Amino acid sequence: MSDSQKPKFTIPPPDKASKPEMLRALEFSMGSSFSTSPICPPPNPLIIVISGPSGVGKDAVIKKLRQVRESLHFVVTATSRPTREGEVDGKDYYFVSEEEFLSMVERNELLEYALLYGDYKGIPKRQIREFMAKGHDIVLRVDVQGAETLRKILGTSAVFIYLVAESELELVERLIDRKTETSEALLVRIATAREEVKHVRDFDYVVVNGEGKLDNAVKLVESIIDAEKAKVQQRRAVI
Ligand SMILES: Nc1ncnc2c1ncn2[C@@H]1O[C@H](COP(=O)(O)OP(=O)(O)OP(=O)(O)O)[C@@H](O)[C@H]1O
Repeated sequence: MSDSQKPKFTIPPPDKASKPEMLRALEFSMGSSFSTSPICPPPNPLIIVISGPSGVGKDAVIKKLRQVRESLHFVVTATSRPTREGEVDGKDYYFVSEEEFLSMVERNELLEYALLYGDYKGIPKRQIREFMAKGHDIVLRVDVQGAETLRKILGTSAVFIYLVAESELELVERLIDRKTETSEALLVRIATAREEVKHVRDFDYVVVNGEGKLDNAVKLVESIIDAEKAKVQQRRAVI
């Protein structure tokens, strides 16, 4: 049967037909039924690296982000440093002895590790694999040195966010107020922060954590995550 011989099927005017009738008529005209499958596949699990100088507010931002984004998995870092007041083992960090830490390194269980201010800190790989397999986005909290190592390992497969204070003075005041460092340790942290700010170019995003404006910083981090999830060319991290 040629096209001209095919029975003509007219689509009723929308105000004259019910929605099911309209759908049936449109499907008939298109030659196939309308698919209910999602037009875009679900976004890949994302690895978000949050970094910045000591005292800028990485923990504070992450604590807040944890409250507003329950679907994120915040990797618990292993550390050989002593527990600070109020910190909980397995929640804030995995507090391990130096010997235990070094045996984790030997067993290749850490994605990245570093000796920082006399203490070891490292990221356990297993946690990342487990949660990514379940479709969770992963948040890693690392110092600037750690972020640089992660960039070498993960390249552009992860998103790197650099937190900054509004000014150097503000950062120093925050460190003084925290009262967790000796005067010597304070000096080391401040000198390191001065060097580290030069590395901001190696990151994908910079977020200002201004004094008293923690909520703004958290909102911006959330927006970055949302935008990354909407990217056409998705990052694909493999650990
Ligand atoms: N936007 C903000 N305004 C005021 N104070 C803040 C803000 N963000 C964080 N702080 C405070 O600054 C201090 C340092 O923050 P935090 O411990 O989160 O820094 P950090 O980057 O995790 O430091 P470190 O790398 O040394 O662990 C804390 O006392 C925290 O409560």
